[in-house]
Amino acid sequence: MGLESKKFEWTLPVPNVQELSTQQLETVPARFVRDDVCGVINTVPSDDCLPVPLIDMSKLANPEFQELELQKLRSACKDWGIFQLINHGMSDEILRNTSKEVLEFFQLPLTEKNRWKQKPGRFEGYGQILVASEEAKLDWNDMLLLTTHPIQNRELEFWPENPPKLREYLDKYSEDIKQVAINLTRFFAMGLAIEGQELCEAFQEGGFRVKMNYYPPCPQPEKVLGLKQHTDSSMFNLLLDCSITPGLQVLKDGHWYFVKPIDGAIVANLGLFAEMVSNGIYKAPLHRAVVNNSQTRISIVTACLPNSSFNVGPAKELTKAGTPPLYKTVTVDEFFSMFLQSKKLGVPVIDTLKISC
Ligand SMILES: O=C(O)CCC(=O)C(=O)O
Ligand SMILES: [Fe+2]
Repeated sequence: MGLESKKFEWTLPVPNVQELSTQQLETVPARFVRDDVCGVINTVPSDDCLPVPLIDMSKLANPEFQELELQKLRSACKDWGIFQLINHGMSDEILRNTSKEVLEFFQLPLTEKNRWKQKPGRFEGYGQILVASEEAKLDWNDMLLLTTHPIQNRELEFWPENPPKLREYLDKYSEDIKQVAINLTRFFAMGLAIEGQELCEAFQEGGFRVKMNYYPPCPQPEKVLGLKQHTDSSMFNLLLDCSITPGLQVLKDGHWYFVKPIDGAIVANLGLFAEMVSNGIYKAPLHRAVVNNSQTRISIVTACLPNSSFNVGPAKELTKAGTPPLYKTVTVDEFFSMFLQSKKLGVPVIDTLKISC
């Protein structure tokens, strides 16, 4: 079933951020102001940033270079939990046109975009991230969220028909990104020396959700977050950054590092399922999005999940030889029930899945 088909009785309405940003405000409304943006954790200036590792998928697939590239993949997963994928097999044409169609959608008047607005208590459509209370701080972000796979789970009432080619491009984009996810899963398993076949098969019928994030300019960017810090509830999230201005940041060794957009690359970050399967060898990294006062930023993020009845937990090869499992094994559906429960209680879902030794 997955998160998308669950109902949220406790969602509250949130202002449209793109509209707010056109109001020439000098200060942002209090619900957006956070006191933890800079906090004790420093942000490494974008120009001084260590580059996030670059992984070449064509080398992973080529016997001549595979071992070396697998080593790079292992280090990237261990040291960062996030990396940029190049030569991933998706055409520039699809990436460029999908970005263009998504931008055109967000540029439509609000009344037009609202034809595909989220419905009360529903997860998909155009709107904002779910909030559970009036006190909750808001993100400087609007989004369009759609389930793309399994195809029979698509809720087409939320798929915009304007611009006219958006549906067609989202359909192609999501087919191709699914293939990238399956290939990446295969190499991820190879890198950990675990059986990959079952895992890859679980992605053939897997759940894929695409979230198109729109971050308009903000009059007080240092006081807000485009997206608050979080880990992803997926195996991987695959992100296409449609802008040249960096906005995505990842937490590493106590510092926030920018992930600078590279033309044609896809940013892959490990989600909590990857942490569980690897028995904690890899960690799902905390990441967030920051905004600026002059440029709009758009990202297209695909959450990649195995099928809903698949058992997610430490791989058996990694729990042999006296190494106990550090996480429970649960189905994808059970994970999301626990996720909703833990969200209500305000605890990280991963804490409820850890086995204390
Ligand atoms: O837009 C970004 O840079 C971050 C998006 C993200 O982390 C998410 O949608 O889960
Ligand atoms: Fe994320």
